[in-house]
Amino acid sequence: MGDRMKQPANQNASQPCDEPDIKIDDTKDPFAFMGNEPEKILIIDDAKDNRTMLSELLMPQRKIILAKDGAQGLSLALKHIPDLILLDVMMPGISGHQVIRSLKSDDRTMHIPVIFISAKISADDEKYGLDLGAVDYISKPFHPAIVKARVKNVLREQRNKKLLEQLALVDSLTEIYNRRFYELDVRKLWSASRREEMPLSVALIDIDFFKSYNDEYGHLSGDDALKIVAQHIKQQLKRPHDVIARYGGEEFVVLLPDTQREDAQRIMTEICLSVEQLQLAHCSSAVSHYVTVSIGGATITPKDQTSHEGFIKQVDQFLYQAKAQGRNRVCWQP
Ligand SMILES: Nc1nc2c(ncn2[C@@H]2O[C@H](COP(=O)(O)OP(=O)(O)OP(=O)(O)O)[C@@H](O)[C@H]2O)c(=O)[nH]1
Repeated sequence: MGDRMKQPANQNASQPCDEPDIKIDDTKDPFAFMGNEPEKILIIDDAKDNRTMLSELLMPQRKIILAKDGAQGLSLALKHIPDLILLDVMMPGISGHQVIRSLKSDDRTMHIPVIFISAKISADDEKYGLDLGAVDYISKPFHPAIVKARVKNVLREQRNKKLLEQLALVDSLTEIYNRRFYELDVRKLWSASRREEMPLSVALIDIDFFKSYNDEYGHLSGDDALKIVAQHIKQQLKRPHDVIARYGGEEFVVLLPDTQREDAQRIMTEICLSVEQLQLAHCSSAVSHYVTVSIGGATITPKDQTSHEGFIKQVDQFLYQAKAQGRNRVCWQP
């Protein structure tokens, strides 16, 4: 609270520093990271006419996948992980009821909403379908406008749900992933690296003398600096599975799966240099005229007896060393 109340440096003649030379580009869509892929709908129906009619009805701006029976439907559901499945009940071989049971018992497909489209239209049939986990039930012969409206409703709900899930994993200030995402991702990467016997490199990055930065330029300028540094580091990470997350206040964590020690150390050294080259004025830093970072890191190929919690503590010790040795540098596990 106290920090936030301070005047920006340029409004206080007694301050020795200039206004921080930071500009945030507010014209960019802050949630562009969420992507804008066309929605995918899987239609499982043994009647070709139904498949054709439904796909023509739902096609514009969506990706439609067609399956002519339950077995094909299940394999296409796994392959494409659609946003919605339209499912016929009475089909030769695997029935619609069996299909939905399989979908709901598999971790990879249980979240996909299913709408039954069926000629079995009694209240008992409908209740049974909904009890099996369907989100809606449309009777055949169907009315095109009703199908369109119900599909639209389910897709909207699905999109809102996804959006909320993603927002819960993103840090609102810096717009990179948050600590919660890190906790989930590191578990996954740790198991995958152990299984595949591949190296996992982890780095902790801390902004130097950030308390002085806040004191000098004000807390809001501090927020801007945090965002710029976070986004800058994110842009330096080139591979799709590399991740940066906000680990705590002015501290970030970087996960580099399948990355050897030498490569990780080189990447993080480049990042350290490039943050200083951003030339964000930091006149009260004892190591540079600009904002700098200290980085600690280590690489491991996890074994059964090691834990990611223990490993991150080691990484923290290398960050501590980087601070103790003068800041604005990388200390990597030898
Ligand atoms: N503006 C801003 N400041 C933050 C935020 N989160 C943490 N901080 C500040 O970051 C500062 C961290 O201070 P210290 O832990 O003393 O570290 P430091 O001043 O960077 O010193 P060294 O790490 O030793 O170089 C504190 O003053 C926090 O208030 C944030 O979201 N916004």
